[in-house]
Amino acid sequence: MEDNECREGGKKVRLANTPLSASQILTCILPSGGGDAENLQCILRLLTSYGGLSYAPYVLQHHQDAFMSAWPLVHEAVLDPTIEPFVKVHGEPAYSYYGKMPEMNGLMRRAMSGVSVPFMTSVLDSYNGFKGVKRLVDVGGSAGDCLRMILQKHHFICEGINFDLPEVVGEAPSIPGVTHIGGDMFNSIPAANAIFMKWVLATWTDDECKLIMENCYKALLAGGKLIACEPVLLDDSNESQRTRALLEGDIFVMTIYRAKGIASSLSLPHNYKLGDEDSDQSISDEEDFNVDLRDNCVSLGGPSEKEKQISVFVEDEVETPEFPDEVGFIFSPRKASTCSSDEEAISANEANALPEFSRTPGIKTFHKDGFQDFGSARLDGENTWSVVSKEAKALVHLNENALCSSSS
Ligand SMILES: C[S@@+](CC[C@H](N)C(=O)[O-])C[C@H]1O[C@@H](n2cnc3c(N)ncnc32)[C@H](O)[C@@H]1O
Repeated sequence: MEDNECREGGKKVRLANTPLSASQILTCILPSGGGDAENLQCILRLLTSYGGLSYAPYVLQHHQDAFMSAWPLVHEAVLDPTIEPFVKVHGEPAYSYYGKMPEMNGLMRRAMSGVSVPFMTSVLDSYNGFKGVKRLVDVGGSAGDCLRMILQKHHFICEGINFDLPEVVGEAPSIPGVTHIGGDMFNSIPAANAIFMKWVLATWTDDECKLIMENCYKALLAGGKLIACEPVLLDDSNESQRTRALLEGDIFVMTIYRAKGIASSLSLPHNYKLGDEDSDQSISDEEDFNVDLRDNCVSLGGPSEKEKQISVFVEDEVETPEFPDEVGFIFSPRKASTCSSDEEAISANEANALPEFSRTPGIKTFHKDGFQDFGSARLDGENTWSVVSKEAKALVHLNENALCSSSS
């Protein structure tokens, strides 16, 4: 008799609320016998590898009919790259397709929670770049799990805004300290003194990434900071599981979304390499920073914003452990590394200048014009931008599974 069984009137009875072994589960699924308990055990082990969370929604999400039907057209991405295989099959891009199907959207949210929570646990263990942030927006934040974890760890962040498509935040759970705002990052983004963005840029083309980042720049208050957390293929990519996971993710994105590939560390800004602690390069006003994302990964503003000072340098006040394989990058202004001075915090007046919905808990539809006005008011030349190699090192303590999921 097994530990979770007892005898009742001579009959073997299973005790309630006790763990079942794989073979016991198998006898429930296949009462007439058969099946392979060892293989079932493998699946269960994977599904439980995220603690209380489940990896299952992620697996299910990637194997939905809508995705599977795009795979036979993967070669089309080579023959005609103007339309991604998903659109060729379904006639519209993946996110608008999800938007019409509440169950797909729900699955996407659960899939993201399942993979992002363990990922963020690693990030928050070592990354200190949220120091001094008062108002933080997570662009493309899905159900808000990343923001919830950031706020739970950093109590100095007064307000978190989870910004995603209206149909996504419309079903997101309520989270203390977090306001869900629905909108379109291609129109505008709620104002904040830091923007967090994870696994968003990787699914868009270079031109689209430029638009998103321009809107981030407009939304940032003086001294603002953008923390972008995206997969990056290192120069010395090899045959490791990590590299393969990244390359597979790349094909997934190519088939389902529209990006033209994950960034490689070669495409980071001038003279900048992940982990290069000696890099301390400033790009002055005269230098052309409005470059192709593929060449440089950063393109901020159009010609009218050229007068702004844009800097690339190494931040030296961030304590970070050493990680051999970096796969993330961050754009960050040095000024915002601490938020102790009054002008770096959001003043009462600035808070009042924000559209009303950003201060009201609950779900609001994003009003493009209000934010555009506010955002452009902040284009005062005070923002400086940098790429922070030490922060990047800290950000990217990723486990292999998290990497696999980076392109969902
Ligand atoms: C790969 S998911 C990443 C989710 C979350 N950042 C994470 O890491 O768990 C990309 C997110 O971007 C959102 N998104 C897509 N298009 C958007 C748009 N135009 N404006 C705002 N969010 C968008 C999606 O709804 C989705 O939640």
